[in-house]
Order: sequence, then structure tokens, then C-alpha cells
Amino acid sequence: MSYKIEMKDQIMTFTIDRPEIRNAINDEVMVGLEELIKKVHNSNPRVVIITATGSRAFCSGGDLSVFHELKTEEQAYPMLKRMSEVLYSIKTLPVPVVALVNGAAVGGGCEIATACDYRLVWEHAKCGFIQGTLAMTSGWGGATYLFETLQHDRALKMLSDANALSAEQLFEMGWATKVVKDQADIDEFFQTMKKIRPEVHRAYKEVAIRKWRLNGLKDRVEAEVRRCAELWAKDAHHEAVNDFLTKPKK
Ligand SMILES: CC[C@@H](C(=O)O)C(=O)SCCNC(=O)CCNC(=O)[C@H](O)C(C)(C)COP(=O)(O)OP(=O)(O)OC[C@H]1O[C@@H](n2cnc3c(N)ncnc32)[C@H](O)[C@@H]1OP(=O)(O)O
Repeated sequence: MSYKIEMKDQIMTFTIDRPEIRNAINDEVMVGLEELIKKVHNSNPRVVIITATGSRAFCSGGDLSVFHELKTEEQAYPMLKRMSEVLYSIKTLPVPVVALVNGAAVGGGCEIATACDYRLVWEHAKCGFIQGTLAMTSGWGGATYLFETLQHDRALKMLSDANALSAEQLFEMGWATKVVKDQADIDEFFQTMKKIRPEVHRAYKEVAIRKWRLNGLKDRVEAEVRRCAELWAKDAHHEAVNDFLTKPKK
């Protein structure tokens, strides 16, 4: 199984469990995230955590060993669309969602973390929208969410530079909610959250969701997905993915 869903003390935790491939997203993890969304609506946790196994990676994005088989715009679009719907559902969950970024979050991994309400980033983790190095853009809605999260110039620069940034840099620019160095730092975040009743957290989340519904977030995500699918089909993208998959082993 590529993922785990656990509920403890009213906290529902989703753990991507593919450390050998740096927790890349395949079909099974997508199924797991869809299951998570249903469970949250049915069982009413206080808070949701998304994290991953190991300390090397939170998520390295889409599993390129699987997705490189998608060559055309028509082939790429359904995968991008499906995952964009998963992330939109996560973004609009009625409870706070925390990305516990245990290691690198790149490409689609950075999109998943950006779709969450809070990002607790371990001090060694490097994160970035590195899709530009693959001659394409984000395709799961992450750029749309980044422009909702950061000041315009910082979002545009993070996307266009296409490199991975340190936890300290991510905190300074406003992407990381908190840089964590041990379990006590994580516990402190949740203890503070617990002091306030869950219905208050939910009510503030409703305010954010109302804004996103009014400002057409869903349509903007769809436009991002369509544009990514166009770039996906270009030779430059396929060549860059091929270079990644055939790079010499370390
Ligand atoms: C598809 C959607 C699209 C989007 O909308 O955003 C994307 O997500 S595009 C995918 C973007 N991701 C990448 O380009 C992968 C980048 N990966 C890395 O930069 C690094 O792997 C890492 C995450 C920084 C971790 O580095 P490190 O700890 O040094 O591990 P390795 O690089 O040696 O990787 C170990 C192993 O895992 C394989 N791997 C890593 N990421 C992926 C991936 N996304 N898809 C498939 N395989 C991946 C890597 O090839 C190594 O394999 P082996 O050499 O066979 O051990």
C-alpha cells in the first residue's frame, strides 16, 4: 500500500508511503487522497495532516516513471485534471489542513503543500516549483494557489526561477508557516490550535472558502491545468523527463 490514513485524538493523518521513490504520486496515492477527502467529510476530524514516510522527501511530484507514458495533450489532461480536483477538494475541506513537510517537496509535491492551509517545514527540507526545469508549468493548480498565498512578485519569482529553496528562505517569503527542528516544535503548533474550539477554526475556514468561490478559484485552476497539458505535449518536456529518468545512478 502506498499510503496510510490514521485517526488519533481527532487528528486525521494521511501519509504517503513510497520513500524509495521519494513519495512520488502514482494512481494508488491519488485513490488514497480521494479516500481521505471522503473520510474527512464523513468523520469530522478537528484537523487533517498530510505528510510522508522518511526524512528525505515529502513528495517529489508526479511519478515520472509512470507518467512519462502520457505523450499527448489529450493523454496528459485527464491525469492533471484528476489530481487538480483532488487538490481543490483538499483546499476547500471544512477543517484546517496542515502539510507536515518532512523533506523535499518539489514539482507536484510543492503543489500539494501549497494547497494546504499551513506548512510546517522541517529545517532540512528544500521545496520548489521545479516544473520549469521540465519545460512545463505546474498542472495540478499549485500556481493558482501560490498566487492566493504569497505576495505577487514572490509567487511569480518562485514559479519562474524553478529552483528548490531552503526552509529559512521559504519562511522569509511567507510560504512556510513555521520551520520545525524537532517534535516539540510540531507539538507546540497543534497545542496552540487545540486551545481554540474546532467550530471556530471551521468558521474561519468558511470565510476563506467563500472568498475562493467568489473569486473563481476553480475556473482559474482549470485554465492552469489546460495550459500545462499543452506544454506537456511538447518535445522539450519529453526530452527533460527522459534526461531525469536516464540520469546515471548515484
Ligand atoms: C506530474 C505532475 C507535475 C506537476 O504538475 O507538478 C510534476 O510533479 S512533474 C515531477 C516533478 N518532479 C521531478 O522532477 C522529480 C524531482 N526529483 C528530485 O528532484 C529528487 O528526486 C528529490 C525529490 C530532490 C530527492 O533527491 P534524492 O533524495 O537525492 O533522491 P534521488 O533523486 O536519488 O531519487 C531517488 C529515486 O527516486 C526516483 N525519483 C525521484 N523523484 C521521482 C519522480 N518524481 N518520479 C519518478 N522517480 C522519481 C529517482 O529517479 C531515484 O530512482 P533510482 O535512481 O532508481 O533509485
